[in-house]
Amino acid sequence: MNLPPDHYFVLIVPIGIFLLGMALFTCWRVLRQQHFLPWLATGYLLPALAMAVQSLMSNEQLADWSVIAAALYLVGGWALTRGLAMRHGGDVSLPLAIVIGVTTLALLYYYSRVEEQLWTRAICLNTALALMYLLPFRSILRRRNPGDTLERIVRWSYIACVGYALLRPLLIMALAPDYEMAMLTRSGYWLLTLAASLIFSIWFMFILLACALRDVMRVLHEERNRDPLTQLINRRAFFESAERALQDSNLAPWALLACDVDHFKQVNDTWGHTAGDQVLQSVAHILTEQVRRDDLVSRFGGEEFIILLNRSDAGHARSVAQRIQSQLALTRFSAIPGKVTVSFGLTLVTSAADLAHAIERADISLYQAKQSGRDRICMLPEEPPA
Ligand SMILES: Nc1nc2c(ncn2[C@@H]2O[C@H](COP(=O)(O)OP(=O)(O)OP(=O)(O)O)[C@@H](O)[C@H]2O)c(=O)[nH]1
Repeated sequence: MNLPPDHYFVLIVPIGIFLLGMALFTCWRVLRQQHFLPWLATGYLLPALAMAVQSLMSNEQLADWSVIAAALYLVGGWALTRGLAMRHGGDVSLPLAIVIGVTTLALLYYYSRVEEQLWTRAICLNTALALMYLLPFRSILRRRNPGDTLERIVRWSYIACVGYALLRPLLIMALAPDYEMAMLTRSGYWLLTLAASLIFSIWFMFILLACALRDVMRVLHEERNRDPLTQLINRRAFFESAERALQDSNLAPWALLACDVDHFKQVNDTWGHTAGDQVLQSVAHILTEQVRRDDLVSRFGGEEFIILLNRSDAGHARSVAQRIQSQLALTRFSAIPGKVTVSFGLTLVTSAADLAHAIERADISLYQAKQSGRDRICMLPEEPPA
């Protein structure tokens, strides 16, 4: 290829996009959970390859290679849109993508081999890519409320990208008559196309990686704080949330319930561990249903649950515990034939500093409830002043 040395400079853009694709691919290898990332990576790598090869070609060579280069762009575009749709829990129609792809390749073949028309080829390819980018439109925009700021940025960036893709064929149509040049890939038009591709590629990669990282952090946070069996918060998360709640005077006074399933060992021994697990899940569900949204229900371990009730005195806490008992009495468990009962230890909590002691008091009361026959609510006669 007989190109001036400075022309190789334009390779910076495809090489940059290729590296972004590799970065997406590496992120997928590291994070593993984000299955849309390899599709996005392919959507960067293939067009970067086509762009690099085209940047070094003369107009005649462009005509010879137009179908292959277009195939790389189209498959890349499809992979990109598939990745975006997957990211939003949807998919893109493969038959539609094939129709767009095959029609475009046939047109490109015609306008390169039968009737050589450079600009018509550019219009065809850009129109096809714009249509391809429209495929995940419904998946991305179907949610009325896109969630947090990052999701809104993804949505608007996608709309901008589709807008630009739709505008490009029109721009070419407007420019083409006055813009015949001997060498397309050395034109201002080509540089502008490269620059726009690079800007969109960097921007999209930046926000999509931010989303992927945010999603992974969310999963890690959930795994750190939640009990996988019941989906209730665990002991660690309970202490963190309870300390925050106990420092908020708007939520005072507070009551604490220690709740333990009665004769749970028998459930396991008679009906098996899986049945025991299902009972724990049902109990957890009932506990959550019977408290308010800002109360805390946690699984402290085994078959013991701790509940922190905000804006609650002993009377209110007792009525919550009774509601739970009544609900349990009405519940038919699919895993076991009989009924399940629970015992409660009740105490009041005066402050964050009192939390550990309150749990001890509730445990002592719970022990008393167990000793005095189970299926009851006990409270120590001497509670700290509210
Ligand atoms: N299925 C299941 N069982 C669990 C889990 N965690 C702890 N257990 C069982 O819970 C049972 C607790 O038994 P115990 O502490 O003797 O208490 P209990 O039989 O409920 O008796 P009381 O509390 O005195 O009424 C043990 O058999 C544990 O193996 C779990 O995640 N799933």
